[in-house]
Amino acid sequence: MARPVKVKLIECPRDAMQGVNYFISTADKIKYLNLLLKAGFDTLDFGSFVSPKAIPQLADTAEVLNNLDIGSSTTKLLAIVANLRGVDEALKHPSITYLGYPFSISEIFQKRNTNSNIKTSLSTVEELLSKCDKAQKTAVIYLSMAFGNPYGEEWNEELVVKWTSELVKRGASIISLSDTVGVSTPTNIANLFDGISTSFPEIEVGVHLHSRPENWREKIDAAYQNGCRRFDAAIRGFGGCPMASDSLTGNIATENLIGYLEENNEPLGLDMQSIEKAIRFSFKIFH
Ligand SMILES: CC(C)(COP(=O)([O-])OP(=O)([O-])OC[C@H]1O[C@@H](n2cnc3c(N)ncnc32)[C@H](O)[C@@H]1OP(=O)([O-])[O-])[C@@H](O)C(=O)NCCC(=O)NCCSC(=O)C[C@@](C)(O)CC(=O)[O-]
Repeated sequence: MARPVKVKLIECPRDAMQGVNYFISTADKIKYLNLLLKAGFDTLDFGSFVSPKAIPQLADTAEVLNNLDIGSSTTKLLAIVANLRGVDEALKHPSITYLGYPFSISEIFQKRNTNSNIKTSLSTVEELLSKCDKAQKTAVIYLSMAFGNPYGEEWNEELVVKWTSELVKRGASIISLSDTVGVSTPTNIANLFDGISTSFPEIEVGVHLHSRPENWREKIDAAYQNGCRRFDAAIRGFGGCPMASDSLTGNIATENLIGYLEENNEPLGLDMQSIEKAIRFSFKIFH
């Protein structure tokens, strides 16, 4: 899997919805996702097959999926899984192309997020890769806490390179460097993106950044100027991982990212009318 030449936009309503503390009705999720499926994103990170006790908001992922208008969409579907049971659940759905797994370089976050440690999580990744291979699916490994550690554990760029190398050795072909709680800086984004994509040219590297609204641009710019062409984002910047901390730091807002990429003359092939409809509908579900 080489570096993408064309920009890939990964829209993440799953991330946007997972921490919302009231239940978004299944019907509204379906309507929202169907609007996003018309927009022309490369991938829709639409839901997760995880414990409903951990993430009650997404307990209806299978039902939502069964009601999506995927027939005419060119967008590929990605579901997050956090254990092998979730992998098996996701693999039951032929319409899912990507299974995303949060592999953390922080022991504390791995435990909080998946109730396992890094060693066990690495075995889960091995099984995930093998199961995806057999089912002709692709795993996307999120390298959580890639840009810093909010719990005071060791963090440095060598650690990120070390864990990336372990994942690549096991066959990971897409790795998304994730700033789970929004602590990245333009400097460490630039250094890490450049370092990882240069050291592992055989894989596709993306960024899944969280950011306060005031500094999204410098972070995206640092990734883009260092060759990043795979970006995760969410409409109006909603989101964050409720397993990481009590206060959520949102995603990069899709509409800001689109504006930035258009300024850089990137052909995105998006249907802006559908995106505007999705933005309007988002006011109904995020309040
Ligand atoms: C991984 C577990 C399940 C381990 O949690 P556990 O407690 O060790 O699991 P367990 O096997 O002991 O089971 C506990 C309960 O969960 C159920 N269960 C167990 N597995 C499943 C499953 N697959 N589907 C449905 N139900 C499941 C199981 O049946 C049982 O139910 P009970 O008997 O108590 O009623 C849990 O920790 C979990 O679900 N974590 C959620 C992780 C998650 O969704 N996090 C947010 C997404 S990742 C993210 O946001 C980061 C990312 C991707 O954006 C990148 C970044 O920013 O870093």
